[in-house]
Formats: sequence, structure tokens, C-alpha cells
Amino acid sequence: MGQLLDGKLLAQKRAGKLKEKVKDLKKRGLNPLFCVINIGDDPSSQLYLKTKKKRAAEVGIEQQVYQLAQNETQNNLLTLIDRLNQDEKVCGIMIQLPVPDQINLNEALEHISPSKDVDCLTPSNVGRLWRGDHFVEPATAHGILALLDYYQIDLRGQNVVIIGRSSIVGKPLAALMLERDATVSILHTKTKHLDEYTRKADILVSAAGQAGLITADMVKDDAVVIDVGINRQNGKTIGDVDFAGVLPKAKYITPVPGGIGPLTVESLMEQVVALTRRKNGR
Ligand SMILES: Nc1nc(=O)c2c([nH]1)NC[C@@H]1CN(c3ccc(C(=O)N[C@@H](CCC(=O)O)C(=O)O)cc3)C=[N+]21
Repeated sequence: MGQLLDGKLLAQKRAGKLKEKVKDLKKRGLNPLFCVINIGDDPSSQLYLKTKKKRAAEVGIEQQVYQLAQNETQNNLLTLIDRLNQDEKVCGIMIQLPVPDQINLNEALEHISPSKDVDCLTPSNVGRLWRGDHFVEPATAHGILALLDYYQIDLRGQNVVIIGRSSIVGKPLAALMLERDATVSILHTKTKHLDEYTRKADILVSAAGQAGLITADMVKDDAVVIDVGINRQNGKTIGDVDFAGVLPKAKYITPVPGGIGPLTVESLMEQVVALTRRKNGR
């Protein structure tokens, strides 16, 4: 029977420590100010923004949301980014994803100052990540590694299979896990016979965003199963993994909700604090 990897609990513990760090920073007159740019009216984005604001406040971080219209121009977005880059008080900048079609996301991301890039999505920070010196770490990947470390799950030599090649989850997670000496495969929508890979996985990470994708027959006995999927079904949030089916087979498994989600938000706050310290040479 699988043991739960309790992301929510770890997020709370880490938040407690982070709160102390923020207190320390504030004593020295350093105030971590986190700016989120949200473009348009995606309903799940609104929800995430609320969650983030609450978590930020709990650890003493101020989060400002810059709400732009659904039909906002690229130019106005770039102007806003420039302004936040230049503002001494701003420690971290993040563009909430997804963005509307008229927005050129890569161009916008390239505009963010790497020293304020909370999500680790600017080209230089992505390059640093793959080179192994981390200015900042992408929140979800950072959270997953923190969870594996907490439960003393070693990555060295392990077969890791990641489903999903997004720039916010799959790719950066592969970089961080490679560095921990895992053997990493990235699977995606065009992969033939997913199960031929997943059945060999010591650690299986699903970030596909497809409910019910991972069934028990695809999972090796005693595998570690990390569910990064967030899918809405009948008003409930569920992951990519058929939890009830996979639980008896896995050694460890993350629930949804209460797994990687809360850790992602907490890690994001850790990145804001890291950028605030570095900005001030500490
Ligand atoms: N630039 C950018 N960076 C991101 O990291 C980013 C983003 N854009 N856009 C959207 C996704 C999604 N995401 C989540 C954060 C927290 C929960 C979370 O807290 N989930 C809770 C609650 C779930 C529920 O009950 O609905 C849980 O899993 O327990 C989920 C998903 C960050 N994202």
C-alpha cells in the first residue's frame, strides 16, 4: 500500500521557516515585493492569484497584481515590465500563465530582468539552470525535489519518467533531476506507447493535465508517483493519476489536492525571498 507524500504539510513547515527569514529581511529594511502580471480573465488564474496572495501574506510577502485586459497590446505589456524592472522596490516579477493569443510570451519573458525572474523563464536563467548554477529555481520543480528530499527518496541512478514537456514543469524538472544523477525520460503527446516507458519508472511524474491518464497497469510495483496534473471534474480538482487504482501498487504517491499544488505556491514565495536577498547581496 502506498504512503502519501504530504505536500500540504511540507508546504506549511517550509512556510513557517520562510516567515522567519522574511522577518529577518524586514529587520534589515528589506521588503520582498512580488508583482504578478495577469492578462485577461482566465477563471483558474483568478483562483491561483487569490491563493498566492493569501500564502504571500502569511509569510509576510507583499503581492501586487497588475491586471491587464484580455485584449491588452504587447507594447503595453512590455512597458509595464520595463517599469517593474526599473522599480527599485520590486523584487520579483511573474507573468501568470496562460496569456491571450495576441501576446508574444517569449518576447515578454525576455523583457523581464533575470534578477527579478521568479519563475526562472528568462533565457539566461533557463541557461543557468541547465548549466547547473541556479540563480532561481522554477517553483513546481523546486517543490517536487523538496518533497522527495523530505521523504529521503534518493534520485541517484533512478529511472525518472516525466510526462509533459512544458517550460514551467517538465523541462526544468528534467534539468534539476539530471543534476541529481537520475536517468530522465520526457514523454509527451506524440510519444508512442507511454506505458512502455512508465512501467520502467522508479519515479513517475505526470504533468500532462489529463484526468485518468495514469492507470495502475502503467505503474511499476513500488514506484514513486508524483501527480502534477490539475483537472476540474464535476467541480472538483483531480490529478492525472487514477489515485484509487494506483495507491495499492505505489510505494509513495502524492494526492491532488494537497500534493504538489501547495508546494508550488510555497516554493514561489521562497524564490521571491531568494531574489530579495540576492538583490541586496545577502
Ligand atoms: N507563471 C506561472 N507560474 C506558475 O507556477 C503557474 C502559472 N503561471 N499558471 C498556472 C499554474 C498552476 N499553478 C498552481 C498553483 C497552485 C495550485 C494549488 O494550490 N493547488 C491546490 C488547490 C487545488 C484545488 O482545490 O483547486 C492543491 O493542489 O491542493 C495549483 C496550481 C501554478 N501555475
